[in-house]
Amino acid sequence: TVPVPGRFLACVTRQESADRIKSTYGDKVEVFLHGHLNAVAQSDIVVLGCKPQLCEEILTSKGMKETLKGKLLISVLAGTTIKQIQDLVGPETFVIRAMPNTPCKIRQGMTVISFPTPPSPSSSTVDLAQIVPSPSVRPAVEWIFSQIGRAVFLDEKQLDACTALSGSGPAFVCVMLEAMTDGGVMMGLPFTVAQELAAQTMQGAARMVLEGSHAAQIRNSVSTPGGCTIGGLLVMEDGKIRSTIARAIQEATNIASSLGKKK
Ligand SMILES: NC(=O)C1=CN([C@@H]2O[C@H](COP(=O)(O)OP(=O)(O)OC[C@H]3O[C@@H](n4cnc5c(N)ncnc54)[C@H](OP(=O)(O)O)[C@@H]3O)[C@@H](O)[C@H]2O)C=CC1
Ligand SMILES: O=C(O)[C@@H]1CCC=N1
Repeated sequence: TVPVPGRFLACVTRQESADRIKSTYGDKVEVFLHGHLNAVAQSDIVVLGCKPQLCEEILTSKGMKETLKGKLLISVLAGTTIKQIQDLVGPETFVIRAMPNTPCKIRQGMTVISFPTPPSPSSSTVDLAQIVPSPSVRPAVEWIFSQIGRAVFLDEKQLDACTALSGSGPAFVCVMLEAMTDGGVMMGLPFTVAQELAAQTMQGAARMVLEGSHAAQIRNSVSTPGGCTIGGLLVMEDGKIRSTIARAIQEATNIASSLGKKK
């Protein structure tokens, strides 16, 4: 059986955030203003969700290292490695990373989860018992992130690329969605109609891919010979849309890889 969370505590610093959480989740979530230690002490699983540059300040705050001992710490911070966090909290806290994205808000998220690479059995420097989690950790983590969308496990070295692709991805997709909406408005559609058509078309095509179709196959099947689609596609190719979007992922990956180093 998978141990699933039954109690949820949120710790923030601003009253407006506390109010927002309360109005969203009511009494399902207990909100702590500034009370990190109190919230962490009452938790078995701690999700760290501050900006990367606040990581060290929070994890080295008075009493935090001791309070985190024996707990599972899930960091969603971009670009901040498990090792960086482990060095701050010590070996008695089990640290993993997760890279979710904003569609998690409507349980349609994409989360990539990374566990620490266990040291080689020959290494004498660490106590393996302190690194290897109890057997229930992985299923519990998979359960948590499967409640808010899809979840996959990947090696940490791929997490910067995942941060760029699925973490930042909703922003990139929305640029495309806005552009398609603009095209509809330019051709006389009311904004709300154009936006709905663009969003549902994007969702539908994406769902076809998730159900097994290949994107190129869909593109070809829509492109009627001598029809309108191929005309639009060639204008997109003239605008280097493929390389532009791919380079955006490349740039975001490069930036993600440096976020953990910013103070
Ligand atoms: N935005 C996204 O789509 C994604 C973000 N991430 C990662 O999530 C993290 C947060 O990003 P984002 O949500 O955009 O940033 P925000 O600034 O919106 O959220 C940061 C949160 O951390 C809280 N916080 C800051 N300092 C403290 C503290 N000392 N104690 C307790 N809580 C604190 C803030 O509380 P308060 O509001 O009260 O100030 C706020 O709720 C980043 O590391 C980012 O890389 C990962 C995936 C996707
Ligand atoms: O832009 C950022 O740094 C964060 C991480 C992924 C999405 N937002």
